Amino acid sequence: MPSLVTSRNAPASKGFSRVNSFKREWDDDVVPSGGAGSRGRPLVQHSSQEIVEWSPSPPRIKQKIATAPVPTPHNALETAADRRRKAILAAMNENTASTSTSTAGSSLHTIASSLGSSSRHAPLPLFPSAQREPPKSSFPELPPTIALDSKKRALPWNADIAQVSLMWLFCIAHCYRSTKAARHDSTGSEGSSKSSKKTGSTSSRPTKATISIKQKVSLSAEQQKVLSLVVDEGKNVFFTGSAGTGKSVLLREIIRSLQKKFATSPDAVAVTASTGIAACNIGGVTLHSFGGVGLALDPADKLVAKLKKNKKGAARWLRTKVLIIDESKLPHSARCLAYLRSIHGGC
Ligand SMILES: Nc1ncnc2c1ncn2[C@@H]1O[C@H](COP(=O)(O)OP(=O)(O)OP(=O)(O)O)[C@@H](O)[C@H]1O
Repeated sequence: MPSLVTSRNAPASKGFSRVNSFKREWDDDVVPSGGAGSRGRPLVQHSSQEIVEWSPSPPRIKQKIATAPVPTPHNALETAADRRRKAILAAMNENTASTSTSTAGSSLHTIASSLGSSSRHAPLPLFPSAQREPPKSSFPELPPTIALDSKKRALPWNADIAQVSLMWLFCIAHCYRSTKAARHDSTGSEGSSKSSKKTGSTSSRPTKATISIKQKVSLSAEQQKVLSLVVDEGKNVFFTGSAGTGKSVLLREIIRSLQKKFATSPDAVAVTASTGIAACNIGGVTLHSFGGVGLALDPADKLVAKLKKNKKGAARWLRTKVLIIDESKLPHSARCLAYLRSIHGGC
């Protein structure tokens, strides 16, 4: 129960000061709401207090928010969904009316009627039957999809056969041109190196490196003596040594010097080895391959008789002035020398 007690007439013994203050008492079931008032109840009148009547506030009534009237000619209870649908249809109607103004009105009216029949309310006509032009709407205009259709990208599956063929021809020509350019680049680099070799330019680094390695070889006195015995004096020489003493280096120098000496007859120097790997190391062939008599296990006279039947092998033996055998074993070398003497004596 609200009651407003002022302190003007209240005695000091009741606990009120002389300041303009007031005491307000509330019941449990009454909700204070400031100046708006509360549900009214009879005010309690105290004998020594001034009673001020408290008028209850009027009951709250739920009021509907006043909305702007929608300019619908036939249905005043149009909802937001209906208005949205109507705006969309109006925009569609505007776009189609630009292309076919004669048939757009009737078709859209049919669409609007069908859409309106599915709504909760009565069917919404797009526009009055007497008015064939669609109403102007504030809905933003849709992009001109029909106009963009003419500017659509021509896809290969939509193009005709001639266009597709031209496109494939262009692709093939492009690939061929790229491959040819890459091949020209690779051969061009080789050609430039070849031309640089011919002109002797400084860009041919491999040639310079090879020459520099060859120029570093300087034979020792022993190597020079063996080289002189073989090349200058034409002696049959058997030289050996431990690993890494320079046998292969000396042999390559002997071959080079002999090839220079017998430059007019390239088959005069036969470079062979007992094994294939050793033959590859000095750029020659195996001794058995050079002999032309198989494994050469028979005596020398039988091998000579066998060689006479092999005219190609016999001619190779007769053209040979110097026979070089690398990695040779002494028994093989001795038998080979005997065989060589037999060949030269028999032929
Ligand atoms: N006269 C030389 N001038 C420069 N380097 C040399 C000379 N003689 C030998 N060498 C170097 O010594 C090393 C061994 O030489 P090489 O391979 O000829 O020895 P080798 O006797 O043939 O060895 P292996 O019996 O194992 O084949 C090589 O690196 C070689 O370049």
